[in-house]
Amino acid sequence: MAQPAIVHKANIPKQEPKGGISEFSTQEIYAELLQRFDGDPTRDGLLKTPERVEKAMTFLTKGYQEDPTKILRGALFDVDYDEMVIVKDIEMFSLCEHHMLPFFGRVHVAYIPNAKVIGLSKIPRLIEVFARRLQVQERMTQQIADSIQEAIHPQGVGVVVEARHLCMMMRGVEKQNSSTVTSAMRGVFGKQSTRTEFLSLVRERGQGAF
Ligand SMILES: Nc1nc2c(ncn2[C@@H]2O[C@H](COP(=O)(O)OP(=O)(O)OP(=O)(O)O)[C@@H](O)[C@H]2O)c(=O)[nH]1
Ligand SMILES: [Zn+2]
Repeated sequence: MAQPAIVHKANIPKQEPKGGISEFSTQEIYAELLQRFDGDPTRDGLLKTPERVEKAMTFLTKGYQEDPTKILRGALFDVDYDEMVIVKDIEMFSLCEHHMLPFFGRVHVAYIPNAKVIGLSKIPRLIEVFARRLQVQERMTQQIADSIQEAIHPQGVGVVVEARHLCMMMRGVEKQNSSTVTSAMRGVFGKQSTRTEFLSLVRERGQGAF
């Protein structure tokens, strides 16, 4: 039986990568995958799917093109404040690098300034830079903490990520209720009292002005 043209064209495993990039377009590769997993990439619902997936994957991995230092350096302010600043419950969506399935949850970031504060919106933007890549939760947590530490040399930084991994929910071990918590503590956040203050402020819910 004749193979669809795309299968001949995008026989991916046999291609020698040229500078790391195969000669096939991203859409050709996705069409090949649709052929393999669905069997009929020409049916109505799948016709534009390679194009849609390319757009989606370009968005979901856009963090590789972004420079965390540039984002933070753009909004640093000299402010005489040396208490803890916490931006918490920042939603995060990423892709696990093992299965390319989403993991998602919340990030809490705290730091104690050392003459400079960061524009608040830049903290969620920084998280986007590292979340929009193929990731493991532990590395992403550390990257967020380290980039703040390097950019403003605060007295310390703490980052906690709480996430659920679809690779553990919709396949594999199929556990629906577990979540993974990771943390990175730098500078004074290594001290028990600072860490405890951060974690207890993160745990406070539904209090204060809102
Ligand atoms: N530490 C860590 N592990 C992750 C993360 N995301 C996915 N994983 C794990 O990566 C591991 C990959 O294990 P493998 O045995 O190679 O893959 P697998 O056969 O698909 O494993 P199962 O998921 O157990 O079916 C799994 O245990 C996943 O749960 C993450 O962010 N951090
Ligand atoms: Zn996974």
